[in-house]
Amino acid sequence: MNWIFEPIAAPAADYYLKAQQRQQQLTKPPGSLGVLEECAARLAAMQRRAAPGIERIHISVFAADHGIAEEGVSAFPQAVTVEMVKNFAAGGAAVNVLARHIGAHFEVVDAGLRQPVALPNVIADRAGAGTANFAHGPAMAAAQLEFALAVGRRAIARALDHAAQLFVGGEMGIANTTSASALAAACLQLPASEITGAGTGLLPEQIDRKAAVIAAALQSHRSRLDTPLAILQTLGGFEIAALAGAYIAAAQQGLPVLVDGFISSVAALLAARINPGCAAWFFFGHCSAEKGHSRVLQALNARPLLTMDMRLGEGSGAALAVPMLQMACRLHNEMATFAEAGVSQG
Ligand SMILES: O=C(O)c1ccc[n+]([C@@H]2O[C@H](COP(=O)([O-])O)[C@@H](O)[C@H]2O)c1
Ligand SMILES: Cc1cc2nc[nH]c2cc1C
Repeated sequence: MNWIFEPIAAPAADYYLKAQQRQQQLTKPPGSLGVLEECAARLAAMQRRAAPGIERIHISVFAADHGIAEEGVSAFPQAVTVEMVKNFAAGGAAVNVLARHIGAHFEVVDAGLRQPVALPNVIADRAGAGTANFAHGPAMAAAQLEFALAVGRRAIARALDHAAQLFVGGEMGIANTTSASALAAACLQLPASEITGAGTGLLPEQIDRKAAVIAAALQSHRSRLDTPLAILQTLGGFEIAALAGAYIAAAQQGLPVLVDGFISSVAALLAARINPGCAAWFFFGHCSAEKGHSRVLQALNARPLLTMDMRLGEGSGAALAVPMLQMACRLHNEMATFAEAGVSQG
């Protein structure tokens, strides 16, 4: 478990400054490329390159089952988690289409489904057979949390084997917005009702019930929720812990991360609470329509690249934002300077 606390180097400040200086020289009013300028400068600092670029992208979707699904907190049956894993393996899910479009390497990881999926292209790296129902007790044992964090670390090792320059994590798990909402409420010390949303599509009165389930669990576990790891063990999911482990391991290896939606951002929040240096390596792809996402982004001081009213998960919102980062790099690298183009400066 000690690896999780190992220090994280900051992106290179000298490359960041150099990149900012170049942005001032490009043929545009200073600052006129907005957030794209910051993205290019941050990537230059992360890659230690004057000319940053993202050609190789690795997408890992972590799937797991949730005991809390028993409480009737999702609009969909729990069987959908396994069914969607088969769909990911067959290439038919939204994230598969986006992965193909951006030319990403895609993998799906069984991080703890109730029943293993015996398909050759599903990576079995199972922390357990689904979490326990956290309405009645802790979601996982300490050893399961440790394993699930390492699932993410192993995904980063595979990404680096493929010489990836960007890591995109995704998740699939029916009822995982209940887990993520409970985690966010515990981390941010907010009432469950301020974070809890529709997930896959609950009606308003069903959302109230979901928030009540979370509020009762937060109350019953309150003495346990004193560290980020204890919060993750008590209320988390195996795919959420795998994402948190992946984000920390990526930052430790100097691999930039593009975070997806609500559940992924809660994993990023936990990662940042466990090992704060990792946050400097995060980009945020989009602001999900899920109610709690903007609060979580705010807590992370994060500015998401896109707002598309998506609420799918799977890494889809992050995959959609990859071309924004790529275009930020190309603008930075390929635009003419005022001197080169003979354009007068203001
Ligand atoms: O990423 C998001 O912002 C997001 C928001 C709502 C739902 N989801 C996806 O929907 C599933 C969880 O929804 P639920 O209602 O079963 O808790 C899970 O598989 C997530 O990938 C994802
Ligand atoms: C069909 C379906 C696809 C998903 N992808 C991520 N979460 C999901 C939830 C459902 C229900």
